[in-house]
Amino acid sequence: MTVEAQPVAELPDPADFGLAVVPEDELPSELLTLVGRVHELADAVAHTEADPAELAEASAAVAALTERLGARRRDIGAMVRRQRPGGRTEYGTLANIVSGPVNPAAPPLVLERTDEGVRGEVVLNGTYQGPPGLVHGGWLAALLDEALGTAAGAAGMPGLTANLDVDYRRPTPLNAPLTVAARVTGTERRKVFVSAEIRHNGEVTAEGTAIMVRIAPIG
Ligand SMILES: CCCCC/C=C\C/C=C\C/C=C\C/C=C\CCCC(=O)SCCNC(=O)CCNC(=O)[C@H](O)C(C)(C)COP(=O)(O)OP(=O)(O)OC[C@H]1O[C@@H](n2cnc3c(N)ncnc32)[C@H](O)[C@@H]1OP(=O)(O)O
Repeated sequence: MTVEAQPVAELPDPADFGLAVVPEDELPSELLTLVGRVHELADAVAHTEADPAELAEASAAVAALTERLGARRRDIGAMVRRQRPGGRTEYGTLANIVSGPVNPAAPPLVLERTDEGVRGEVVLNGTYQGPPGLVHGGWLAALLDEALGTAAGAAGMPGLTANLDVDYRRPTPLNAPLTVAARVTGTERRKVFVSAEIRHNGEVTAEGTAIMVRIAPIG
């Protein structure tokens, strides 16, 4: 296996993969506010003890909004382009379930580059529950997968997860700050080896490794 220092590389342009690209600063602030409110709505719905009449009223209001907003839909697969300090450009999937800024189901996890790889902080509300009061293990795997993929992408080697191994070390609490960090540990042909962990109060609650397989632009 070739182990390289974190390569400093420009990201490939998603347009070369045939994907639509939306500049982050062109996302209406009203959309981002709505996304946050719907995120909170899901948690409120998941835990409400409102009476049936109130629930029926809320249900009708939500159905009307769904019809209204669904009338003009963006194509699936759009990417968001972010300009970072120092002139660096980064891309992410706009409606990514873990980190997409317009996906109300996303926590969202915001990952920043570090000297080592990528790192982010996140709080998972009650909608991410698995065992009582704890984060669902599948969601921990999703957080790790996202960080692992982003670390490979940030190193200029975006790809798809071919293999993901997760170890759950301690229960991960809901509604508590978690840190997620990932880095590239090696490369071999198209394979990018990555490792990541989730911490609460400095203690690792889940960790994982993955093999990302680099993908080639179209044409
Ligand atoms: C998509 C990016 C678009 C471009 C955008 C540009 C910039 C964006 C920048 C950043 C983006 C950043 C972040 C993205 C963040 C998170 C993403 C989350 C990750 C996911 O959520 S992703 C969804 C789940 N994921 C899949 O949906 C994959 C389904 N799958 C396949 O699509 C194929 O399976 C594929 C492509 C993986 C390989 O297929 P293939 O035909 O291209 O290549 P092949 O089979 O020849 O394998 C080549 C070498 O990998 C080894 N290998 C293969 N499979 C292995 C396994 N399971 N275990 C161990 N090694 C394995 C072989 O042994 C060989 O190794 P060797 O070189 O030693 O022979």
